[in-house]
Amino acid sequence: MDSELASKRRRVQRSPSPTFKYDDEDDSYEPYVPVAQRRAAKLAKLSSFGVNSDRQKAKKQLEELLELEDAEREEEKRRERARKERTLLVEAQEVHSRRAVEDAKKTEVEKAEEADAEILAAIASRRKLASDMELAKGISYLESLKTTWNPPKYILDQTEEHHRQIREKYHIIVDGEDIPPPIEHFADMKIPHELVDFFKTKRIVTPTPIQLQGIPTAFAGRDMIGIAFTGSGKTLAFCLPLIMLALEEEGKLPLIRGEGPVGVVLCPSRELATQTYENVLVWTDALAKGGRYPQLNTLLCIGGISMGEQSHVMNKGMHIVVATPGRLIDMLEKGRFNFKSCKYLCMDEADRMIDLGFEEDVRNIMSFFTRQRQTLLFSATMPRKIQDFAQQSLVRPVLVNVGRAGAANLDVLQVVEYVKQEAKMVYLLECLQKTAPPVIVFSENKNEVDDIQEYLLLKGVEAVAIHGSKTQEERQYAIKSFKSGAKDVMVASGVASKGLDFNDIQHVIIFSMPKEIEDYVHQIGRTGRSGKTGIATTFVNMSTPEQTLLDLKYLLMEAGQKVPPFLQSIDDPRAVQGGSLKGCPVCGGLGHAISNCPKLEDTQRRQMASHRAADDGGGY
Ligand SMILES: Nc1ncnc2c1ncn2[C@@H]1O[C@H](COP(=O)(O)OP(=O)(O)OP(=O)(O)O)[C@@H](O)[C@H]1O
Repeated sequence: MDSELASKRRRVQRSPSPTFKYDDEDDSYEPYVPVAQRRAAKLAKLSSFGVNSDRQKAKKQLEELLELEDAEREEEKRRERARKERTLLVEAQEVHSRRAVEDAKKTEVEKAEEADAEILAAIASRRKLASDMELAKGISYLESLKTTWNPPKYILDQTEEHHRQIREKYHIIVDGEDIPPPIEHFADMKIPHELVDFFKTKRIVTPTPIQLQGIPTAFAGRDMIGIAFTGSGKTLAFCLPLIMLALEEEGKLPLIRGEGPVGVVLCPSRELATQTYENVLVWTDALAKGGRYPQLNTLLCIGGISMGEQSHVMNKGMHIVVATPGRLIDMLEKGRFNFKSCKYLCMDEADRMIDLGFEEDVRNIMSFFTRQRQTLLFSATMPRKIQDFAQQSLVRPVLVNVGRAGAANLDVLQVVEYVKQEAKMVYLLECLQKTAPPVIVFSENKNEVDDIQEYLLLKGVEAVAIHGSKTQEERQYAIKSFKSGAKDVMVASGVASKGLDFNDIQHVIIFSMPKEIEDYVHQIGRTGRSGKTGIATTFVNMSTPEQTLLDLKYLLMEAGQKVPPFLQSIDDPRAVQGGSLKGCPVCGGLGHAISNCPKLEDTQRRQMASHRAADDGGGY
């Protein structure tokens, strides 16, 4: 027991005496007597018992002393803690009130812009568009693919200023390093005359702006993003370079069974893939007809058709594949063909391919490439978010942009009418009188598409219908009979609109306005193609979201179209606050900021739906 006491004493003596700082801000301060001082007092008291005092008494006194010291130390610690906590609390309150003052200084617009930037940063963190193998191995190419093509010498000799003037003349905006020169005539592009002559028979005489800059860019082997109005000839701009590449490969060493393809074109819907395939067939046939060039083989690879019917193509060397993602992945996984000699990947309606559910499919497809490829992305709409994302995924990309991405085709006369829900069907009949056929009627809802067709048939109008729940035969029948002119009206769900090129559509009637303005741009774009003019009539009413109406209002203003009074009266909250009216980087809509973007909201829902439809061959 004695030795225990001794050690306790040693402990007590070794303890440093607490230093005390007076805190004059602390109202709860109580005068404090330092431990050393108290201990001295205690010891003085203890010593008054005398040396002969009872040992037990002394021991008790000493224990009391030690207890007292312990309690004092605890109290000191508590005070220290309280002091620190108070300081943190005060600091937090100060920061908070500083922020409140700063926030109060910010306008609503600045706050909204900050919120938008945060959302944009969050979605910008998506994975690069490259195959998993490339990502895993950290493979990234620094140089574009080399090709043997060169512009004619007289064009090479022209100054950069001259090229700039040509671009300016055609409203072409470019971005990138060492951009190939624009070429204003097909004859100067070093295309076989068989093709140039054939184009003439189809009234394709001079290249459109996207073609005159896009074709030389693709011929030079450059990755590119091509953005141009609906109906401006993008299909030719990305198919012609692939045809020339295939021709060159075939010329070097003819492909035999099991070899190829040299390049692939990906489309988001079966109908668009079929249309592109038919174009490629016509152009490659025209090329071979002259007898100077070999016949190139093209495969259509989409869901809903029997691939067996094309065994004659697959039994030969295959040059070009036009595909929807689901069926293409299926064929590659089954080893029906491979991408060992594939050098060219083009995505049509690329923003849809990347944005709305096919992103993983695209990565999967890329993983089948075993060598560097040339990658091209084309669309009429390409919001900044997709452009940025695509640009970081391509090799020294060239951006070729004709007009604002997402702007409406100026050859379409846009009419917007306020029509009550219950009056729409009757008014539709009236609208059909405005022009001669063919007319396309769009609705966002499959049931409504069926209802409209039924109503029109009842009224004696020759109408066909197309939407995602129709069988492949029904879809093909609808397109064929409408294209051939056997049917006057095609009623379609919105998704059927992308990229389809029907002859001379006179009038597009949008029965229900799509929430996303990009869809509207694609839908009205079925008319006013290849330099012809057309009309688009759109029904809106109370059920159309105000934000969609604002997007529409700005789009009409941008295109110099008449803005009806009910649209004019809608105020933009951003304009009222004096904020910037930049387009939404997610959907390109001009009437809202990213935080109110309807597309952002819908993306997840659509992605899930498209995953469910993945084995549907990538159709809509
Ligand atoms: N240089 C040209 N001169 C005249 N017509 C052309 C030219 N190039 C293509 N065309 C025609 O223009 C029409 C529209 O072309 P295409 O379908 O390629 O447009 P697009 O830009 O892909 O449209 P969308 O964005 O709607 O898919 C086609 O019928 C095509 O034959």
